[in-house]
Amino acid sequence: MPTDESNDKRALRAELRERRRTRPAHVVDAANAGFTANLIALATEKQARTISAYLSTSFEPDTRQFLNWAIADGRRVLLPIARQDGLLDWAEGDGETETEGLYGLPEPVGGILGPIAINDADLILIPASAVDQHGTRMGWGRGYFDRTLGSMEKRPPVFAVVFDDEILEQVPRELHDAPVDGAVTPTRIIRFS
Ligand SMILES: Nc1nc2c(c(=O)[nH]1)N(C=O)[C@@H](CNc1ccc(C(=O)N[C@@H](CCC(=O)O)C(=O)O)cc1)CN2
Ligand SMILES: Nc1ncnc2c1ncn2[C@@H]1O[C@H](COP(=O)(O)OP(=O)(O)OP(=O)(O)O)[C@@H](O)[C@H]1O
Repeated sequence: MPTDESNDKRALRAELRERRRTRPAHVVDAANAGFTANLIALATEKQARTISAYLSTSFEPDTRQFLNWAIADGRRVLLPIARQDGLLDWAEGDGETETEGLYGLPEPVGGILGPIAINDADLILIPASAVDQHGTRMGWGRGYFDRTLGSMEKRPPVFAVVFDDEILEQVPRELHDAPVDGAVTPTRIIRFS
C-alpha cells in the first residue's frame, strides 16, 4: 500500500511539473544563464575531472551549456541511460550525439558503461523536482537516483539542480531517500548540513 509520504510526493510532483511547464520563456532563459554560471563555478571549485550530470529537456534546468564548457575544458562527462530494471547505465557525453531513451528522455549514444561507472565521478549533479533545507530530495518518481546513490560506497559531493522556487521548507521523506549535499539554482549554490 502506498504510504502517506509517497502520496504526498505524487501530488507535490504534479504541482512542480505544472509549474515548470508554465514558466514563461524569458524567465527560463534568464534562469538557464544562471544555472550555467553556477554549475561552472561549482565544477571549478571542486576541481572535478569526471562529472556526472544529465541531458536536460526543455523544461529542466539547462545542463547543455555547462556540459559544452566541461567537455571543451577537457573534463569527462557521464550521462545516465535509464534501464528497464530501475538501474542507470552511463555513457560519456561528447557534446553532440544523442538519442531518445526509455520515457522519451534525451540520452547519450554509444559506449555503454554499467551502473558502477558512476563511482568515477568527482561531482554528481542530479535532477530533482524539489529539495528542502535538510537536503532531502524528491525526484520524478522512479527511484533511479535513490538506487544509484544508495549503491555507492563512497560518494563524491552530490548537488541537485533546481529552480529557486523548488527549494522548499520541507519535502516528504521516505527511508530510501538519499540526501544531497547541496543544490545549484540560477542564483545560488547552496550547501546543506
Ligand atoms: N533529463 C533527464 N534524464 C534522466 C532523468 C531526469 O530526471 N532527467 N532521470 C532522473 O531520475 C532518470 C530517468 N527518470 C525518470 C523518472 C520518472 C519518469 C516518469 O515517467 N515518471 C512518471 C511519474 C511516476 C510516478 O510518480 O510514480 C511521470 O512523469 O509520469 C521517467 C524517468 C534518468 N535520466
Ligand atoms: N534504494 C532503493 N531500492 C529499491 N527501491 C527503491 C530505492 N529507492 C527508491 N526505490 C523505489 O522507487 C520508487 C520511487 O521512489 P521515490 O518516490 O523516492 O523516487 P524519486 O526520488 O522521486 O526518484 P528518482 O530517485 O528517480 O529521482 C519507490 O517505489 C521506491 O520504493
